[in-house]
Amino acid sequence: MTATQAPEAPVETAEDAVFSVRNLWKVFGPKADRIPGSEYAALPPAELREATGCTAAVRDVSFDVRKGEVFVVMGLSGSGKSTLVRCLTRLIEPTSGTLAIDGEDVLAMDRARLRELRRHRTAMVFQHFGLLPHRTVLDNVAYGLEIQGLSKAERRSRAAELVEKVGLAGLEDRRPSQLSGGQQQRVGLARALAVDPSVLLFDEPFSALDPLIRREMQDEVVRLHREEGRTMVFITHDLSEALRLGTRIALMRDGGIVQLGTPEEIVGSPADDYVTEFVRDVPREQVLTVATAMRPALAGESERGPAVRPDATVSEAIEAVSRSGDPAARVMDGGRLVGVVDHACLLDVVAGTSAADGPAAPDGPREVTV
Ligand SMILES: Nc1ncnc2c1ncn2[C@@H]1O[C@H](COP(=O)(O)OP(=O)(O)OP(=O)(O)O)[C@@H](O)[C@H]1O
Repeated sequence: MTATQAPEAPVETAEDAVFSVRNLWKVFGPKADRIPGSEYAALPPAELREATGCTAAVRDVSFDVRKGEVFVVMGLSGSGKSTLVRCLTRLIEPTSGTLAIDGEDVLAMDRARLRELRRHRTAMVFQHFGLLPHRTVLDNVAYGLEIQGLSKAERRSRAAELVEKVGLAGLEDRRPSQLSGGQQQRVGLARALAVDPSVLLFDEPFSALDPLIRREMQDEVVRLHREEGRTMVFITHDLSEALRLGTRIALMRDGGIVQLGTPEEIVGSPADDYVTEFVRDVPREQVLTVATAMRPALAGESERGPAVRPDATVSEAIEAVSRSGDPAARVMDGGRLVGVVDHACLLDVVAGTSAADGPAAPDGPREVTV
């Protein structure tokens, strides 16, 4: 992603893309629109500010959010996460670039169409839940449906289903002040689901919750995603949250995306020193799969050892090998032997000496197809 890409490059929407973003910039400051494509575009943040008084919060970013994935936007404070996600529904107006939802040009939308985009096609879950204090749990959830013009009976029955779905059955008549932080966040989640959006947008929703509740809410998101396959864009500055939730992770730094890949690609093949440093303390065996760690089976190895799936983590394979007492586990894909992981393969991952450790291959990140 360099500053030399043409800002007006056409959007080629991948077949399964919900959002399609190309060469997107958001520059804050005087005469912001002169920055993209100019000699200033490649300056580091401090120099850009010095020379022009501007901040490039989002810097020439291109990606697709694919249907059904949890697309995590991760980075340290100030890296541009919130600005990027707010640009998706034009809560912040991008400076340049192209942006489409389901193939429709978002930048060409008029006010009515934008309202429709924000109310019906997307829903946002924030850290501060923004619940209506005088309404009950049920009415807070039904509120989104009121805007949609459903009848009262329909609203209440749909809201009751959603309250149950997020684990709040029995608390329908409470007011927000009578709920814990985690419960309030569940109401926020139910309210967002009520409008049945094509994409759920989460802006650091769980960062104010204590670690146990936070974990519970992450499980909730994983469960909802598994059950409904809903497309989600999830902002976090927390690496372990990103690794737990993300189908793919976009790692941001100074407004740009330094790496976009699956958790396994980011941890196993960091794109540069910055990413390497970022993922240094991650327990690799909990992220890397046996498909990455395995070697071809030798004669006689097809008969012995516990069977693991290619998408099992190395940690799971270590447990299987250790329990069975065999020297290796067989990696089985639908009844077919596709490889073997022995002690050396497994230890290499833990020690960080495996082939998966090298930088990303020049032809792009490794796709782990199983
Ligand atoms: N309205 C604004 N005017 C000027 N600069 C802004 C504005 N909003 C954001 N910025 C700057 O843009 C950069 C990216 O900010 P942004 O809030 O998107 O980062 P973030 O990664 O979401 O940070 P955090 O995790 O702290 O919320 C920062 O340098 C910030 O100071």
